[in-house]
Amino acid sequence: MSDTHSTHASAHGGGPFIAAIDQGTTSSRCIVFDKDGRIVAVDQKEHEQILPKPGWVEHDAAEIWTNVQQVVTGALKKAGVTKSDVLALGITNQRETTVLWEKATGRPVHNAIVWQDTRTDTLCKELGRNVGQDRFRRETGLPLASYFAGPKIRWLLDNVEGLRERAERGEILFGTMDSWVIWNLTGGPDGGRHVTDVTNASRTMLMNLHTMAWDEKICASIGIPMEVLPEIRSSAEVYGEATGELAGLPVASALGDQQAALFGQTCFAQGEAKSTYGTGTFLLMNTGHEPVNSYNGLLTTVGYRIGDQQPVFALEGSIAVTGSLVQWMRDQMGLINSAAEIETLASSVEDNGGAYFVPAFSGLFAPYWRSDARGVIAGLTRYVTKAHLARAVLEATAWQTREIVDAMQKDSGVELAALKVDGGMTANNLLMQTISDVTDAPVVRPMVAETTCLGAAYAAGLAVGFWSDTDELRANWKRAAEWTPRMDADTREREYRNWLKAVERTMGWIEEEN
Ligand SMILES: Nc1ncnc2c1ncn2[C@@H]1O[C@H](COP(=O)(O)OP(=O)(O)O)[C@@H](O)[C@H]1O
Ligand SMILES: O=P(O)(O)OC[C@H](O)CO
Repeated sequence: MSDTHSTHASAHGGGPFIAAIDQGTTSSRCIVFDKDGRIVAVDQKEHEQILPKPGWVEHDAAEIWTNVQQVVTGALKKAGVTKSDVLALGITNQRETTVLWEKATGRPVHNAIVWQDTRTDTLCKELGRNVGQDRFRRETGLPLASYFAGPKIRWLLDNVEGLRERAERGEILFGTMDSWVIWNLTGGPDGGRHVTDVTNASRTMLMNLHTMAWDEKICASIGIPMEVLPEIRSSAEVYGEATGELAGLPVASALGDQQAALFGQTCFAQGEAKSTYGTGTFLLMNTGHEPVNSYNGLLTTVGYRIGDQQPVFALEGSIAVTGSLVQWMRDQMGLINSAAEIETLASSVEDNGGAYFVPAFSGLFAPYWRSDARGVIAGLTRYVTKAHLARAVLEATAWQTREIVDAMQKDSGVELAALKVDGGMTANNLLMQTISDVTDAPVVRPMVAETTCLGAAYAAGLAVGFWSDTDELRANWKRAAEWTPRMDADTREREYRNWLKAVERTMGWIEEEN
């Protein structure tokens, strides 16, 4: 457990407070915020990553629920407050990760299938052949890929004995982690609310972006009985009251973690964008009240919806591997001892020595969506040292960002004025400078780097009237650091061409199974 951010509530002039749960890929955390959006206390707990086969990633949803309860209790304790000092609880979560459970007992019927899991690749190819790629993109805003929840539900229904029949009888519930946590918080088998929010629903491949409702035809073509689906609600409203130790506390927001970061970064105006640099990287741009189609490999997704206001849409560029490449250099290669050391190593040389590293470890996400790609280090000569490779690792994140920014500008027609950043990798100054150099845009980091939890807290606070409107939230955003472009245009474009050549070499490595 980490308590590095823990400070006592009295330092913040007393309550009331808003608490937010971030149920993430590697850990669950709870943060208590004050009215200025400052952190009062944090509690966090990791859960097991279950890796049954290459490409498969699972979580134990029961373990996650236990951890969520512990971190909420832990954060309140560290803040020195009781539930009556907290006005509302917000939820944000790793998206797409899929769990099915028994309505009567609350027992998951299988481990949750995580967003990174590629087991539905073949199923997605089949759906592409039978139903057509375009139909899914047109109705749901998403390309057919193993990343999304719908095909994961289908896999579970096909592979857990008797499950489809039970699901059709209405005995089984589906949820992404927001639904799972809200259902359990609000009573579980004793009247728990089976709901999700529009942002999470927009990652299932089952919600029609134009109606904001489950799409019957799409559900039928993927083979999902609609009985399992939760009710789709807005991102900021009271879904119900918590029970048990937190009895009476309003559960008042849900947003997928990347949408929550967009909200926490106060990207409320059309054209504002943020990029979150964690295990993977997710760049989202607010595109206003109409969904914008992508012709350049981005996702069209829901940004947020506050109560009964009009929804706000976003374009998203998702990159599967960024911080996890740094972890790989540390854990699998042993070339560094800590994630932070990559900056020292990379700074010991002036450039990449001619090496380019494309980390297509689980295929390539945006803008390519190629599950047949695998990782490549190109341009190797005897001259290349581990320091050059460290540089190539950081540049990989920067070039992948550039590809997304280019696609974003083409799709939205908006020139990026600045990129607001957050996430663990933003501690790396060399990386932040390189991102500014290769995108030719200013990169800015706010004082509160925990924008994901902050976004969920903001949405919950709006729902219960703790904050009055988004203008009030905007005033809380304070710049902590800024990087401006220093690279000359010729170098930038030459290096970009080399990167694109390296990307080409990753494609088609895996031959289609079956
Ligand atoms: N100084 C650093 N330089 C580069 N990468 C870093 C640095 N510090 C942390 N990271 C990477 O950032 C990731 C953790 O960021 P975080 O935002 O906590 O991720 P997540 O929320 O996805 O778990 C890890 O993958 C780690 O390798
Ligand atoms: O939990 P994170 O921060 O790795 O985020 C995962 C994303 O929501 C996947 O779409």
